[in-house]
Amino acid sequence: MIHGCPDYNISMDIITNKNQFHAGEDDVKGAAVALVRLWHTYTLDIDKLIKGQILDTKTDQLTPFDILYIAGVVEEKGQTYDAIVWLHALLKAIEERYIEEEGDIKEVTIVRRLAAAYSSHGVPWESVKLLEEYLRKDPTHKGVARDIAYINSKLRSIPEDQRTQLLQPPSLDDQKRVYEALCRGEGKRSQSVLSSLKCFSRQTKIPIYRAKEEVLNYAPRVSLFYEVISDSEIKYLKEAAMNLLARSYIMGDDGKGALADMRVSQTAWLPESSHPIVDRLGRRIELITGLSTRQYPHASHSEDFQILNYGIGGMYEPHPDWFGTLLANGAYRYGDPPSLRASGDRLATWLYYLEDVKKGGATVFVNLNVTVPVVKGAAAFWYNLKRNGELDENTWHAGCPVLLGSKWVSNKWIRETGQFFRRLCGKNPDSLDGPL
Ligand SMILES: O=C(O)CCC(=O)C(=O)O
Ligand SMILES: [Fe+2]
Repeated sequence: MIHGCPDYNISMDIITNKNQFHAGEDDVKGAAVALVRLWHTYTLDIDKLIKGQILDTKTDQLTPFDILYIAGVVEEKGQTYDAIVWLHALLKAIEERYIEEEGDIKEVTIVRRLAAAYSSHGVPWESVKLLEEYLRKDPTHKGVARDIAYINSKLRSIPEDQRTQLLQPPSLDDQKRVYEALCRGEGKRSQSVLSSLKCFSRQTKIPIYRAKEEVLNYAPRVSLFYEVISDSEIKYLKEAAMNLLARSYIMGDDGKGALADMRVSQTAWLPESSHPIVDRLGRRIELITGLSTRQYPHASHSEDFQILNYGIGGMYEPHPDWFGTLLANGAYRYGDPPSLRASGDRLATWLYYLEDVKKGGATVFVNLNVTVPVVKGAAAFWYNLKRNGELDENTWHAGCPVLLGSKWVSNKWIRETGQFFRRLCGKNPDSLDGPL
């Protein structure tokens, strides 16, 4: 339940009723990981988060049990630094009395957990310091004295002068650092690049219909098309998807679908033949891009529409959309139905945005420093392959974690088959995409 966020509460009610959903251990763990992810990605103030304050939205305050649980879950995943920060925040909350000790969870419980986390993080001398500090307040505590003796016995093998390493946050790889910065809207682009970008109304295959295009990047071209799906079309897609939603998969190395922590959302698939509205949405993509999305029993030109729903904390970490080497190695079926066999790679991606996200959830291109805002009724479009068919590494992208609200999108992957005379080769491999 989130106060001041009725849309979220309504979506949760619908999903709960439709799916007869009861949270299991994995769901609760997933929620803990998601909360830490949000704190990290959006550099949220941990004290406010504990008090239930996320930006201008108020939710329930976390309990000592919640925080110990969260710290335990992330520690188990190897994020000892995060566990330490959360446990320190809990100690501070109790000290400042905005959180009360709860049942068995007393200050000493937290101090001992924190000491254990310091040791796992490779700085056991910090554990001793912390425990000794507590023992000065409560000199008769036998458990703490025992912990100190135990850690000291381990420390004997480490020379004094090597016990200097300080608590360090883990270093993020470059891609992850850029991803998080772009999600926060901190992507840096030069003034000359920014001033070369433009909005215009683009000619389509029928003279009376022009599409409102904003170019967010040239080479490769990433565009946002405004007002390309209506509210009633959106309503239809969401309702049709609602009963079909299931946890999203990623493509495993063996070409089969796999569950993964890097993609947290729900997916449903709708073929164009399922309803005239879905068909119309496919035709509109053809009209604007000049590509074919036709679907056949064999060798379709595009995949079914994928409807995606991300809840709070849901995201899709950086990835390319192509199959790449899987295809080159001949493993081109990846469990594809006959309609997609021999359809080739994912030449292009069209992404309809079905809802504004209250906070977070942008689509970001990590090698281009581009953040695509989520705008209800708009759609992002880009080619994943260069005009000579090579994979375009610059199209690696991600769906940022949803901080508030929920995110609904629908993508259409347009395959190579059917586009041979629609997207022509350039004069050289790096030729840009001109007007279609
Ligand atoms: O949700 C988004 O913004 C991106 C989705 C995406 O990249 C995908 O489904 O492949
Ligand atoms: Fe993608």
